[in-house]
Amino acid sequence: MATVEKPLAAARYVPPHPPRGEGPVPVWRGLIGERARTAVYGWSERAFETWHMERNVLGIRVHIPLHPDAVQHVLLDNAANYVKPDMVKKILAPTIGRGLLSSDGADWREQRRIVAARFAPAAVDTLFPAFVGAARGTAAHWGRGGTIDMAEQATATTMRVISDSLFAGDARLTSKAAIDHIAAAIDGVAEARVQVLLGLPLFPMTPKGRRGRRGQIYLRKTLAAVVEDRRRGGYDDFLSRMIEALDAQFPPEEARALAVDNAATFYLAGHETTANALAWALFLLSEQPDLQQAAAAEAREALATGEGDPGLPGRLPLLRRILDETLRLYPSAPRIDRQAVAADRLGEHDVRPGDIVSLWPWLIHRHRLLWEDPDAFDADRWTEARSAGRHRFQYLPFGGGPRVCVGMRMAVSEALTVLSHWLTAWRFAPVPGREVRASGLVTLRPAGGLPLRVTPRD
Ligand code: HEM
Repeated sequence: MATVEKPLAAARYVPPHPPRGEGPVPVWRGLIGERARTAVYGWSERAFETWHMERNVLGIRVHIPLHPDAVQHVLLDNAANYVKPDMVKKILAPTIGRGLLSSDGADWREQRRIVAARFAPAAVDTLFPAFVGAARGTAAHWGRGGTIDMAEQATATTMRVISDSLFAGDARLTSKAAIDHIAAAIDGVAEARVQVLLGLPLFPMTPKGRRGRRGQIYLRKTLAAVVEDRRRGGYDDFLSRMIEALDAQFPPEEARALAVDNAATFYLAGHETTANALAWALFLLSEQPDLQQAAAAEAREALATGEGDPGLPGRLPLLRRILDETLRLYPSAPRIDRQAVAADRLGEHDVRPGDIVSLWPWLIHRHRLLWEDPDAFDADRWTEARSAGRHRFQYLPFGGGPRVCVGMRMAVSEALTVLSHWLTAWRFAPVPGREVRASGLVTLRPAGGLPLRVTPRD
């Protein structure tokens, strides 16, 4: 159902961002300290107003194009020339192997074809009850409210959704152990990244690295067991159908490995990113009570019109603008890397075979020449009138081109459904004196969780 857009006159709010120096940051700063742990830390002012940067990272040439035309060239126009970098594959291999996210060429195409139907609009609509069930299930534990870590709650919710919608509600994927091991595996990436950059073997050296390795092993073992159960029969879920399709398409050994790789890929890519989007949206709303009130009123009306109707997200235009703006300011994936296969040109810049091309939603989404008042939260920049004339590739929370996030529709629908249920019944306020910072290398999370004061709405 089409809903009339009502722009909201809101006070200007600028969420805090990492400090920005004047000049370029030395490359070594990416190997130790906060910048090695947090992708969005340590950028200079210049990075938000130039069109192209180039670095030499330990002998590897890295291009950082910031002009949307160049982004479009890499992700769409000449996408075949830009593959997932060997380095990224090496870092991700122990966790997600060569599944959809980390493969290229014919292997990628075949896997994408196999899963695409599950994420078409009509198929995503069938997941709606899973979104509602998870949103309600999580909130059922909030009692009379209090200070609650909403990053943790968001993760528990999206994990439940992914388990219910793709893995027949397998309880092994939503256990406390699973949550802890995944968090450790993600944290361990920082150490693996430095080792791969230095050409060292992947060997956990610090307690964090060791916890990360244990997390990866737990994850792979659990998913291998989940896959084996499907092979024995008696299931009819996304995973069992994917296993059948892989068996029909790939040699037996490869099909076996790809089944676990993709189970891990969908389990991780399908919940962590959405959980971060939910957490950042709640943070931004907690800081803007009037906007939160307006979103809650919209949600209440939309739910009253048809709570069990998968058309619900379409009746939440304000919340949709809030989500779009959340993903602009806090893109769950702050960087998207590619490696050039053959020589090419990006605008005036030569690209050599093997060069890395790093696309940075974090920088492009806050670029001064692309956005008005880029660091400020402004949901109304997403009204139709103000979106007119905007370049398609200046906003890429879900990537773009043939490798655009396959779960995009699901993520948006899920996030809007969960937020509308929570906002209708609860009010979220900041914990006084607590600063919220972004952290993370692969995905952008609130550092140390997101405790908020949660109280029932009357
Ligand atoms: C707010 C939530 C989400 C965000 C911000 C997000 C972001 C992204 C981005 C930026 C990419 C492109 C990476 C690249 O080009 O290198 C991507 C790819 C992918 N996403 Fe998502 N994602 C989200 C939710 C989901 C969900 C719910 C699923 C599945 C259930 C999913 C599964 C995948 C997969 C499998 C790929 C790889 C696609 C391919 O290479 O063909 N994502 N996602």
